Amino acid sequence: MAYHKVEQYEDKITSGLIDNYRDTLALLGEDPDREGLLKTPERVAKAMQYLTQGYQMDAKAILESAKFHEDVSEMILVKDIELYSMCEHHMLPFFGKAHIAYIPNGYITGLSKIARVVDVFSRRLQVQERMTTQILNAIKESLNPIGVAVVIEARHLCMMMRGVQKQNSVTTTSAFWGEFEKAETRSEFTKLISSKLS
Ligand SMILES: Nc1nc2c(ncn2[C@@H]2O[C@H](COP(=O)(O)OP(=O)(O)OP(=O)(O)O)[C@@H](O)[C@H]2O)c(=O)[nH]1
Ligand SMILES: [Zn+2]
Repeated sequence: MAYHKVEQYEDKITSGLIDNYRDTLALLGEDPDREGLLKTPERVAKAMQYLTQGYQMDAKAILESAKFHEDVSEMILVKDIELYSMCEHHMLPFFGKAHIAYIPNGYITGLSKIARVVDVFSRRLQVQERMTTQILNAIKESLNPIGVAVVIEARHLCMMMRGVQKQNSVTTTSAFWGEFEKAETRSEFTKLISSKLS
């Protein structure tokens, strides 16, 4: 019964989006009834719902779904996690990679869960700085580690295909907590994220 209700709700949202994108096409001077555009409002609605599905996801539940007791005291780093998000100012994509490390305090999580947390916060309308902090906080609160570090490097299409039109700028944001606030630990992390697999 509850499931049925959710389905109906989602359908209402999808059909609202479809109507909106049909209007958008017309306002942009297009003919929403020409053959190539007939299904476009539906495709865009579904794409936007996919790209913002992070609002319905729970980062802590994901991290805790594969939380294991383990006496590891060394840094665990998952780097080069690709991400695609959309800036909340222009709703244009920004994309790049995240590097995430933590030092456990009795508990580790599944490695894929770290990458999934990136999807939880990137599949929303975002600013890169907030996404960086949200990822850090989710790991901190779920695993109670000794330290967490998050670095994100991204290119913003709103700065490339419009506006200031800079094609090569990369924005780096970072958040460090606990042990990573110490220069020595932070520098080990920085060294590891710049090393390449041979
Ligand atoms: N801090 C931050 N700014 C962002 C991010 N994504 C986009 N922006 C910026 O958001 C700002 C919005 O500025 P406005 O002046 O209101 O918008 P605008 O007139 O379209 O600005 P221009 O892009 O400079 O043409 C721009 O400077 C964007 O570069 C992000 O993730 N973090
Ligand atoms: Zn933007």
